[in-house]
Amino acid sequence: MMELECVAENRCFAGSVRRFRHFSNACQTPMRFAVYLPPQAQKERLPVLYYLAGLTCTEETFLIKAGAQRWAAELGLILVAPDTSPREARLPGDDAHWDFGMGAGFYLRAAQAPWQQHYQMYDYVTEELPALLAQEFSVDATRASIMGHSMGGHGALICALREPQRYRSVSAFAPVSAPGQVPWGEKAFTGYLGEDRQAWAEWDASRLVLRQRFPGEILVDQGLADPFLKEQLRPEIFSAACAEAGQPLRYREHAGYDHSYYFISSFMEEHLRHHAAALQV
Ligand SMILES: N[C@@H](CCC(=O)N[C@@H](CSC=O)C(=O)NCC(=O)O)C(=O)O
Repeated sequence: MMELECVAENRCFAGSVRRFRHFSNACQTPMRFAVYLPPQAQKERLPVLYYLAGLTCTEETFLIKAGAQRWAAELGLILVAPDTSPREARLPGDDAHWDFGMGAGFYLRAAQAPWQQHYQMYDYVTEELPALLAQEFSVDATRASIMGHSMGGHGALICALREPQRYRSVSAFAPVSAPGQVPWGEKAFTGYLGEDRQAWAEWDASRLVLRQRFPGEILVDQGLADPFLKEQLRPEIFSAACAEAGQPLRYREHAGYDHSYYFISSFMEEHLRHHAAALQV
């Protein structure tokens, strides 16, 4: 078995951004993730905030582009960003599409061949990575929250709705929150899960919330100049499902903002403060 290999380290706001490679038992291939350790991590165990990135991103995208480290250093939060799919174990056609396969793992448990061999991102993110962090870093494993963007917003919502006991809070930027009813999600779910749409409900935030609420307010920010808004994101479906379920949702729309990290970085401080309040830091 491969040890945790540090492949890069950069000082940042008096803490450090580190990138790691390790063998994943869940995905049965080496995986990568990035961590931001604020300066307080040298002295005490800190809560952890997971960030799940979107289509085409790597473990590095969030820490380069979102500007979260400044607030994490102030608030004493460890940030963790996993890669968006397996990459080293190659599967036929895995790089043929930017919205399916490599860089597009959709944070679920693939059930269809050949993807089920390695695309077990849900177990990787919710179980294997937290256990590894608790073992290797000064993490308070009892205090975790989760956030994400687009495909990663979908990931954050399904992790929190499926296993609310694992997370104190959840937030998303422009999430794919009704994947069973939009082209990105239909393509990914057909490929990873198969044609049976009943099985898709397990991985669709707009259907999960009707079965189990998250015990806290979900924060969602959406730019109104987002080119994916009407076809791929369709936040009105998730908002309606939350209303039907009685799920507290703080859904905010922002005129002029698009789908990019310029949008994400503009509201990152508010998301980190939302999580810090739940994590009591
Ligand atoms: N095909 C394009 C667009 C890919 C893109 O917009 N990816 C978003 C996430 S979309 C939903 O999950 C993203 O976060 N991109 C990274 C970035 O730095 O903006 C392409 O390949 O660029």
